[in-house]
Amino acid sequence: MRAAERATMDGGTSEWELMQRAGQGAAQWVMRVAGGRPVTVLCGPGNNGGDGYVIAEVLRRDGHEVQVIAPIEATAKTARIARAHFGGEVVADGTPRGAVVVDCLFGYGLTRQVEGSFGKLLEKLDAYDCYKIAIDVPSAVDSDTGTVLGPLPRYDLTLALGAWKQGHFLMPAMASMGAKRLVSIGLDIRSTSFAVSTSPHIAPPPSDAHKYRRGLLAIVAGAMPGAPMLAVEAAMRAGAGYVKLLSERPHPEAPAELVVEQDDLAAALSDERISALLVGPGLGRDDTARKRLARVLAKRKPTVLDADALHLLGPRLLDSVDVATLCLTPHEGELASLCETFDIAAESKLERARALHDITGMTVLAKGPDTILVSDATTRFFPQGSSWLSTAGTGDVLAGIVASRLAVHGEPLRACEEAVWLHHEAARLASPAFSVGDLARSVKPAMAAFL
Ligand SMILES: NC(=O)C1=CN([C@@H]2O[C@H](COP(=O)(O)OP(=O)(O)OC[C@H]3O[C@@H](n4cnc5c(N)ncnc54)[C@H](O)[C@@H]3O)[C@@H](O)[C@H]2O)[C@@H](O)CC1
Ligand SMILES: Nc1ncnc2c1ncn2[C@@H]1O[C@H](COP(=O)(O)OP(=O)(O)O)[C@@H](O)[C@H]1O
Ligand SMILES: [K+]
Repeated sequence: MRAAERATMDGGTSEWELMQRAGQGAAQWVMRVAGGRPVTVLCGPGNNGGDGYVIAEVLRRDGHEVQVIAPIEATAKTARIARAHFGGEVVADGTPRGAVVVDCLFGYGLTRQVEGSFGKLLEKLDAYDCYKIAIDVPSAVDSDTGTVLGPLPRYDLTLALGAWKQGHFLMPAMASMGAKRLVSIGLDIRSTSFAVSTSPHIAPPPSDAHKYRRGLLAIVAGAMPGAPMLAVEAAMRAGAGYVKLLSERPHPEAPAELVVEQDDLAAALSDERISALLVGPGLGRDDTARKRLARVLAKRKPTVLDADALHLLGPRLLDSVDVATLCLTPHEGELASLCETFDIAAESKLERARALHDITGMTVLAKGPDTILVSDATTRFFPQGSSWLSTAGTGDVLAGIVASRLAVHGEPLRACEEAVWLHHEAARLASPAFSVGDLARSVKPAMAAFL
């Protein structure tokens, strides 16, 4: 964002021009929400406050009743211009009274804990029953990390200015933002190394497809039968032409359409038609499990590593492996354990996921309410999924979907991205209060949304 702003200003557009575009764009949203009701705008000393004065002036000229509260005067140069253009009254110490309150205290310039008069104002806002709009980011949020640095009201709407910031997609900040919308201010933001994932297009099988050409996925089972079976149920509905369970014991609970191969693993893996593998759900963590994992990695096929496989993985196991074909799907606990294994000191989820990718070369899909996907090409963030996903086994379903997509086309980044969207859509279709079995079955109707 900062680089894009600088480039735009170097190209001859002034900061004041950008601020007017931002303020006017945001004011359109505020007016629609307010529908003629009174509005309070909270203005800080920097350019986020400057946006607030522009918004307030647009509203005032449109005949709205506007109250501006600014604990201290504008100090940033462009914010002072905006302040001078505002024709209404500004009070330093007020209580919000509008039906809509617009928070422009701080944006991406927040550098420390919000305290004193600013902190008190945010506490008042938190306690006040009104429609709350955050401009750019909620004011007590670090826009790079999503860390909370002060009183954090729950907003109904957050209007990102010019470009998304990382904090829009990171917990805990993201949970406070309500609906998120982007206000365009004419910046060229195409060349950034991170992007918000957009809904994928999934191609149906080509007319000359057959089951192997569509992709043969082998799911390697271990000590516990339940988890791989959930992955199977999801994988069978996510595109692969053939799903096999490689197990060393019978599975009477398996659905009729599933092929269970009970040969020893080396023999089962010798099938050259296998196009992708999934290992980890229900694998166990003992010596036998480690040997099974090593055999899978020795295949050098596109592979999803989840659950127990993430605890067994270590630098030695990766020695003669083509890491570019591997996807890891850790939740926060598994990510922490991987960081210990690979000696990564980073603290935040984003830094950990990036470091894990940088050190190992594998594609990392760090799950959770704020899912982050890191690969060579890019870091991707996702719109928030249903909180009903917080139930046991949903990770196995996700792993099954990633693996199924990987069996279809063999591209780790694309498989992970498609899988997150399918998982979220399946949860939406199954909501609320679904069981994990419902979720796996909903993968089938979810596919329809992306064809
Ligand atoms: N630069 C540009 O081209 C544009 C910037 N825009 C706006 O400008 C914002 C960034 O503006 P700034 O960089 O001026 O920064 P902010 O307005 O976010 O805040 C920085 C100001 O707040 C003070 N401050 C920081 N943390 C504080 C704390 N905890 N307690 C008290 N004071 C604190 C700083 O000393 C500084 O005066 C964006 O978020 C966006 O809203 C938009 O107008 C679009 C164009
Ligand atoms: N609060 C939440 N909001 C959105 N998605 C969530 C939430 N909690 C969990 N999820 C998703 O649910 C899945 C949980 O996976 P995981 O933790 O591996 O569970 P399990 O090991 O029981 O299968 C992940 O895809 C994660 O992104
Ligand atoms: K703000």
